[in-house]
Amino acid sequence: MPVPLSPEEAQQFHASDAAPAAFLDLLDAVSFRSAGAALRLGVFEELAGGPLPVEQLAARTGTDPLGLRILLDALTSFGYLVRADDRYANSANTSRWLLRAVPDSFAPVLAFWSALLTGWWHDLESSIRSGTPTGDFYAWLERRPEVLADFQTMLRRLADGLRAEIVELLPVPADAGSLLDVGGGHASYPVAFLTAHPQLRATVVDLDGALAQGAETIAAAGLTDRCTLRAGDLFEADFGTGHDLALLFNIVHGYQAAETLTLLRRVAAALRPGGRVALLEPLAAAPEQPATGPGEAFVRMFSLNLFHTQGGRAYGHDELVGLLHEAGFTDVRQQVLAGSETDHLVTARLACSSPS
Ligand SMILES: C[S@@+](CC[C@H](N)C(=O)[O-])C[C@H]1O[C@@H](n2cnc3c(N)ncnc32)[C@H](O)[C@@H]1O
Repeated sequence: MPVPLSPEEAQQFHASDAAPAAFLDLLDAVSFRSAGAALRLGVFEELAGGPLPVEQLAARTGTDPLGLRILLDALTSFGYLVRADDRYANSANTSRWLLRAVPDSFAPVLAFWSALLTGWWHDLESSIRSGTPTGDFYAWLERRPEVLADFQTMLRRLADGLRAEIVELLPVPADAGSLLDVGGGHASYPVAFLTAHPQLRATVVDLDGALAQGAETIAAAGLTDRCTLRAGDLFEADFGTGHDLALLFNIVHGYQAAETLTLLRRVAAALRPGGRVALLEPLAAAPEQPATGPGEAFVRMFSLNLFHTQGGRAYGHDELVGLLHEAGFTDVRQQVLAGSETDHLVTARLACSSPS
């Protein structure tokens, strides 16, 4: 948690530059790292039932009592815990956001980013020097089932929160019969579209592991007979043809422009003339409601992470429009979603005759 500052301290660090603000970064980095350790050790979950003395908590979490006490004292100073009479308890903010059973728990998000920043960002300089990512993000995830589960939970929750608005914003003509979801793994979006439009069928393309979760989502919604799951690489898999609408949600930011153009052309080839593509992306620059404050900082951090771990980045609006035009799309529109500070929906129509 950000280290709490008195008005005098804020004046020193931020307003007058009398003290190095980087010292606060150092403390916040340790706070973030300590919270990730507490999550993985089960500290917050064990304290969900009420305050505990350190010896009891150490026995329950299988940790060294002295090491745990030092960690708990650090977490107390950062605001994750409170301490009274030698017992430690979750702070109100920790109880509200970091317990796994809370419906909109932040725990999967914190756990995912903690694993990524502590496990991979150690060599950030290498990708900045070389211009290439220092690993394969999805292979890295596959080797870490717990991190992969947190990643998928985070994505599915985001999708569950945005899908009603997106279905509302993307009208589907009454005669439209086919939806393509490119990299739609968890299948939350196709389920929303198929539920809203009973005439529609869907094809979801993704890697095998991601589709396992999608198959469960689709079966739970009773939509198995209207949805085809196609396992394969997005640059090689058969997308089919004649689709009315293609979703490309949170995909192109994993790639640089040349690969994005290839993907957009593959999508164009899979659509009927006049069909539409919809992209969901955090944009680095956008004419309508650009992100500010923490939203802006998140997009910049996200873009850096994409470059380092996938070789991608957050696109600017104009660049994306240029790539869509190059791939044969017209009538590009962009809007930020009411349900998100940073996610933009960008839609475009396939020109009836594509460029050669
Ligand atoms: C960031 S997630 C987005 C998921 C979903 N579209 C959404 O917006 O919530 C990217 C998805 O693309 C899939 N993916 C990434 N690279 C892929 C590749 N080369 N071939 C197939 N699927 C890929 C991942 O498995 C993952 O499900």
